[in-house]
Amino acid sequence: MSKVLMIGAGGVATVAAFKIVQNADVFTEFMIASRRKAKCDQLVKSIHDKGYNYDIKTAQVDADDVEQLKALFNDFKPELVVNLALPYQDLTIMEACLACGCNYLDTANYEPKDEAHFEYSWQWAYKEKFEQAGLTAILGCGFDPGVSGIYTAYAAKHHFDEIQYLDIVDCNAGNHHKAFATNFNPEINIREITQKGLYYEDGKWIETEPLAVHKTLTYPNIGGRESYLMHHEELESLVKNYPTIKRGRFWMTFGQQYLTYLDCIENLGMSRIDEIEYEAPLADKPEQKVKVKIVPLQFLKAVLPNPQDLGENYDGETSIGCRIRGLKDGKEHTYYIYNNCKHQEAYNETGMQGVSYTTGVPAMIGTMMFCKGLWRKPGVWNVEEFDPDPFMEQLNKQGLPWHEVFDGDLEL
Ligand SMILES: NC(=O)c1ccc[n+]([C@@H]2O[C@H](COP(=O)([O-])OP(=O)(O)OC[C@H]3O[C@@H](n4cnc5c(N)ncnc54)[C@H](O)[C@@H]3O)[C@@H](O)[C@H]2O)c1
Ligand SMILES: N[C@@H](CCCCN[C@@H](CCC(=O)O)C(=O)O)C(=O)O
Repeated sequence: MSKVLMIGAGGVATVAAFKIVQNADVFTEFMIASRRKAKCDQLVKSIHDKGYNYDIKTAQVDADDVEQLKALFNDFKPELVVNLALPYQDLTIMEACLACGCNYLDTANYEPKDEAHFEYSWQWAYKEKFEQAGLTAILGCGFDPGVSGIYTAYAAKHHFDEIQYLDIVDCNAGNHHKAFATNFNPEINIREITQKGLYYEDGKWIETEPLAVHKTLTYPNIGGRESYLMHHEELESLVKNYPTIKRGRFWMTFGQQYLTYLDCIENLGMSRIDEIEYEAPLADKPEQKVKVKIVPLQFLKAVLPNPQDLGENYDGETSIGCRIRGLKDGKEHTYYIYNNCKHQEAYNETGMQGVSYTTGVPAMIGTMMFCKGLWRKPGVWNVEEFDPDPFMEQLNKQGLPWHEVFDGDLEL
């Protein structure tokens, strides 16, 4: 049996749904539930319009509400719940999974709505409860986190006795031809990027000012791009699971235009996540004003382009990988493993751009790993704690092929 319930119907969920129906031999029953059922139905229609004749159920659920989730889980009885909603919903969905005997998978770690801060402690705290219930929870199964951890596990298994230096490098060299847009949920993305930087060195976490540390790195088929040191969640689990790591860092590229807009957004107060009072006209009596509370960043999301609509005119590609230095048989070696993904190819296949594609495909592969019984063990786990080999094999088959460079210059 492989009965899967996916929560969310956004960009990442759209790609994962396409990939699930392309692997219909593995997934026997599939339901998509989100805050608005109409959005789920629209997604199913887009899948049927592409010629996939697969029966998909849909439902409405508010994933902030554990009771609503429990009612849905008890009704559909999924074996695995795939959380592709927002990081705010991780804990409510995990709670409902425990209450209803469902396994769990997500792509981003929990974040409280009122604090732009992400860390695994909230979800790791569920380890014992999942163990006792005999249920598996797979955390962070997108690209980064996700494939970045699986690449590291693969390197540790096949190429190193000791990983000492790990740099995760994430480049989006695509152009969507908009003045400013984010590639996934703008609220989550802007919260992430405007945080202080953080990296790990010699057993300590070192904080930097936001985007203050940067250097030019060369990406395959792309060339040199300015890359900024950021905090990214997978570093937290990777340095714990690979204690030989002396230094772990994460780099993401940004163009100057993007940074100029980001600076304006922050200076105008539009990245604020606290509530402000606003006098708004009543919908049916515009001459009358009513005081409402709004969160500026949520308002900004409403006026920015929807990341799901960027695909059509998007050109260029992403390049995400791990640059590793360490020891094998007493000798120092370097290793670079990466994937390049073209936005247009992602769009032609799924209607979504490359950033949604690079996240949705690994989410489906993790779902497949669970359903095939290859990644199952009671508890709460990060992806690098499972066997990377069957996942790596699927990356090559499912549209995200990987490439390796041995003993090259890592530039880091
Ligand atoms: N690991 C990675 O590489 C990576 C990269 C990009 C995005 N992500 C994560 O993927 C997830 C989805 O991103 P996206 O770009 O598709 O976002 P999106 O905003 O396009 O989609 C989110 C979906 O969740 C639904 N949703 C939100 N709140 C809900 C609630 N309370 N109840 C039910 N449904 C709710 C929305 O209606 C929407 O359909 C996010 O958690 C994001 O952080 C991970
Ligand atoms: N995998 C990433 C996806 C975000 C890519 C962000 N880069 C920016 C750069 C935009 C630009 O420089 O024009 C983007 O929005 O693509 C993640 O985990 O967060």
